[in-house]
Amino acid sequence: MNLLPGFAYIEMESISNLTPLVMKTLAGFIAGIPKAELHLHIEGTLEPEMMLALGERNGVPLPYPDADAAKSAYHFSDLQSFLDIYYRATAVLVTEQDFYDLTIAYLQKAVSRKVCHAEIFFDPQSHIARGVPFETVVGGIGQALSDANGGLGISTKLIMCILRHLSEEDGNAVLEQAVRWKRWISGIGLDSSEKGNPPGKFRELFAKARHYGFFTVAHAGEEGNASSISEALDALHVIRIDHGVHCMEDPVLVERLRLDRIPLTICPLSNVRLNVFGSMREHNLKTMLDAGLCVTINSDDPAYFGGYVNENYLAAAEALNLDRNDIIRLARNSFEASVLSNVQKKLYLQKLDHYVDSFIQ
Ligand code: HPA
Ligand SMILES: [Zn+2]
Repeated sequence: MNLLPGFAYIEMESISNLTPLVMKTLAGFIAGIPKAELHLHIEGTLEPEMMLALGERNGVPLPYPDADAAKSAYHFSDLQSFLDIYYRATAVLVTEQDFYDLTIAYLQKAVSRKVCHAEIFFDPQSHIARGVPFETVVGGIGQALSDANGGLGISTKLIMCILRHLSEEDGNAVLEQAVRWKRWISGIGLDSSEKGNPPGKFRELFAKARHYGFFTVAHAGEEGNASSISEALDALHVIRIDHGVHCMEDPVLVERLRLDRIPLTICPLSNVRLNVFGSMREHNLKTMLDAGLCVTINSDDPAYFGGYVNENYLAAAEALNLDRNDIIRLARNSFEASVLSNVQKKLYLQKLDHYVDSFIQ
């Protein structure tokens, strides 16, 4: 497939282009360390420039005259105020080519940041509601993932998220469609407005998803409290919790997460932009890491929250005084927390060890 002009060659600099001085800094270390990204909404990678270009390509009017105007409208007080803007922007995604271009642009950025493996969310219900067929969405995203595997050398898994503000019946309808696309969709997730939509609302849907052979994950404990995390584990039997930062309120839950090595996909810039924490210095990522939890760093919706995965590592490292050992732990956790096979995990971990060894010499 052809790419949208102007979006094919974004930031493809590699670690080999960094000067020795930059390599020695923590920023340089973060830039080059092999890592996996496990919490990334593909619709949240829609940069304002691409949004405007696609709006023009598809004749979809936008309330922003230019990219700067869009960026300055991105003020969020909480999750809901973000979701309102985020779902509205998806109106420019209409054709299979649009979804392909969006996905390839993210994968190029990921590769340039040394993401070797990405587990990517998408929200089909938000597109179907606008009249875009399921096949158009999955066809474009899936083809890009498949092309990138050979062309860019990044491995991926695709996770279909159920919108929790909609009914279980609505979610069941997309689950039935996903079964026919199992060659590209591996997991089922749960996202959107946490308040008023507890995990238990989707108990049966998640049981069916597991029966169909999908792995399952859920956003929980982002704005909801620790009980929302326990409920996601007990009612939905998810293998991983997205966000989960409110777990620290419940010591029994923390012990369970630690002993069972249940991974948490933390998104530091997202948490600060959505006021889950008042500032990055108040983020509990380091406390969670020190408590022995399997925490990982991810970008969530990078086009809206001010940075991709490395920018998230760096913002957290600077505010929380993370050292190289913390960064290595986080990168190791990212592979451990993935759904890759043990053989694939071992290969990526060897690559990581090789990188770390090359720094020590
Ligand atoms: O951080 C998030 N939380 C819930 N739903 C979402 N959809 C995109 N990003 C998010
Ligand atoms: Zn998310």
